[in-house]
Amino acid sequence: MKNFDFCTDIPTLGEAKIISPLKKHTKPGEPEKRFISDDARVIVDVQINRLESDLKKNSSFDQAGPREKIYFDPSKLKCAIVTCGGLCPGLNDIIRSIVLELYHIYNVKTIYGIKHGLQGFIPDFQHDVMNLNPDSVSGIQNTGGSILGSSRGTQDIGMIVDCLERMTIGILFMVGGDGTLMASKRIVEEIEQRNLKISVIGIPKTIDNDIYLVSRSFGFDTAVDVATLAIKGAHNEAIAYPNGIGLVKLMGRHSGFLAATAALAQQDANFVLIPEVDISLDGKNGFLQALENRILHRKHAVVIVAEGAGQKLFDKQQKKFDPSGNIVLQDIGLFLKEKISQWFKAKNIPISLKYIDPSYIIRSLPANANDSVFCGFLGRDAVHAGMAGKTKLLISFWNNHYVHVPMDAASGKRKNLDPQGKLWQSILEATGQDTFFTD
Ligand SMILES: Nc1ncnc2c1ncn2[C@@H]1O[C@H](COP(=O)(O)OP(=O)(O)O)[C@@H](O)[C@H]1O
Ligand SMILES: O=P(O)(O)OC[C@H]1O[C@](O)(COP(=O)(O)O)[C@@H](O)[C@@H]1O
Ligand SMILES: [Mg+2]
Repeated sequence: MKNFDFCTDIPTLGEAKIISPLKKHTKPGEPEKRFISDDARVIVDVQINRLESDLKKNSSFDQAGPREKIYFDPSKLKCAIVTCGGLCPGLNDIIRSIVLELYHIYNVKTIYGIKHGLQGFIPDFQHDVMNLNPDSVSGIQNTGGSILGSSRGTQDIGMIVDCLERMTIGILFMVGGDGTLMASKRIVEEIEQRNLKISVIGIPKTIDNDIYLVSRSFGFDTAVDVATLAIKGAHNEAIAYPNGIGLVKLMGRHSGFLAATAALAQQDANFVLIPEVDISLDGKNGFLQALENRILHRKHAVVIVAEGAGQKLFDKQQKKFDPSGNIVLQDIGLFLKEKISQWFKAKNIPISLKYIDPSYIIRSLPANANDSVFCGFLGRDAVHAGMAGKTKLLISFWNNHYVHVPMDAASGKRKNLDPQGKLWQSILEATGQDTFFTD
């Protein structure tokens, strides 16, 4: 059993003394089932063995949801929302659900939208602030992207907190991925240093689904849905031509969750290449030989490659980083396209290779129905946590429950696909591909 070794306690800004406005939804005399007690916990690891020593190591998260007493006075509270990093289906659903919950349920009428990620806090960029209310978020769930825009690039943390102070913000909702989480943690630390009463609530966003202690991030389900269309197209192209090969590149900088899940959703793939499993191209046990065998045997093949796969295949070069500090990857899709063409040319085997890269289409579309529902839960629970005066936390879906994950526990780590786990083993069974393409 895995030993999750971290503190699951959530800091609070102070004692919650104000009766929640949600109270009016409960009939007098009826039990207060609506509210979540601070004692309600969700066990981190549900897989236990009989050893008592292991049981003792189990930790638990705060259950998310409305508290009977809240910390902030709604009539005086100002909130801000910011979306950072790569686009992801569902960003607008999250914004809308936070705004509607604050406005209608908690009666918070001052909600600002910070434009273009962290840049929006920095005066030099001169991005206007948006006033968010039910009118300005009406219908936004039907469009992709983020109405607030986004950006990459580190900004001065002191200047961000200066801006929060100037705007007298009480709760800041930060929607973003691993990078945003690092930034939020540093913002909270600066807030603590200055002894301010500002809550920072993170909502994990990424189509890569690789945030630590988050079972599923919003947008992932939609990304899998859309990726299946690309795989279907690749398969149709492959079977239409003699020795047809459909090669699909999917996003996934460090984790192959999208590539692997999409391959299982649309079972046309014969090879799935992910960052977590090394590949070798040449030699009798290499990927190219396996692909040749498949073509000779079945006359068509579909290959899915995650963008972070096979990075060791490239000549060592000076590492490059994007403005946020993320490593800029070599293009494995185009590289494979070239290598496959060269291999079959050298063998004098004619092929028809079609390369499909749907990356930016996938992440910029609106959320599907399932993700929209999910975003609604995440947004509402983010508001409940902030209103209760909790801070330095992420709203996460874990063991089928919505929970508060401390930023300290989740930041700086990443969730990876386990090559020994069920997902990857299912890929091996569904595709029949070898575990490792090594000599
Ligand atoms: N260690 C860090 N300290 C401060 N800001 C950071 C840090 N890491 C990332 N950021 C900032 O957080 C924002 C989002 O990060 P990024 O990696 O682009 O996207 P994501 O949050 O989706 O991973 C960017 O503006 C980035 O510069
Ligand atoms: O937006 P860019 O700079 O092209 O970066 C692409 C990367 O962004 C993502 O779409 C999302 O990454 P983040 O969630 O960390 O922002 C990755 O899948 C992909 O590797
Ligand atoms: Mg990231």
